[in-house]
Amino acid sequence: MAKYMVLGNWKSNGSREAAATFAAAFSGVSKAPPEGTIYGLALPFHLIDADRFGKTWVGGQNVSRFGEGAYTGETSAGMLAELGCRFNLVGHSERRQLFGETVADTREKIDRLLAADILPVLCIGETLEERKAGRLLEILHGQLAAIAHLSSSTELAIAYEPVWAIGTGIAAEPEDVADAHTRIKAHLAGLGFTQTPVLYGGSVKPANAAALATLKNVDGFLVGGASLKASDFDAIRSAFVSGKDS
Ligand SMILES: O=C[C@H](O)COP(=O)(O)O
Repeated sequence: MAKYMVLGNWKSNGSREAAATFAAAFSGVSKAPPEGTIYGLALPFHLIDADRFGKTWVGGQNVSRFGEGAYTGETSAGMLAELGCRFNLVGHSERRQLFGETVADTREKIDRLLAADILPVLCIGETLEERKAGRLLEILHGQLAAIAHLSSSTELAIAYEPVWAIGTGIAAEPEDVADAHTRIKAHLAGLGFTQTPVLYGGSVKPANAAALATLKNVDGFLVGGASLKASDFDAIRSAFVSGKDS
């Protein structure tokens, strides 16, 4: 089971040329990560190519809650597996907010991914309004209900992404991240998941990666904008590994 994960999420960005440039520049491509650590990129569908990024895992950003069949426009978990996806995001706040993805949807998608031997990365997080209203735990626990039916030995990861920190350039304060991760880990332990990595996402960049990496319950990052530039993602990856070593 992976202990640490540093993942990029290119969202709906990137071209074949950009992917080739990134792969050539990213020093982690051919370098094996430390044992127990995974580097990965969640790519737009047309760039998913397991061979392009060497030891860096490729993953998808969404998956159909259906199998194969008459589901126009959908990509099944089996298809993602065939492309070489090793992990896949589920329940990103953009999918919840823009595409109406529900907890029931995320549960079904996680089941599909597991059946296809793809590691699900369940994204959870509260909006600023929810946080201000004191609903942090209610929201996080509600979103985590998507894994409550699984055996505690199931391999998966959680990405805590406070919606208000995504794409703003301003990450959550380390004390808020530490507090949320501690609460998430406690809830996961109550569900039997004691080994599940909990990643932080939301404006992670080279300048703040080291400070966030030293937080005890931060087991990695899900990096959006800064993962599009190889040198930034490389710096974040390196800061994370150094932070955990220190
Ligand atoms: O999936 C990644 C998150 O949405 C974070 O994005 P960001 O690093 O651009 O804030």
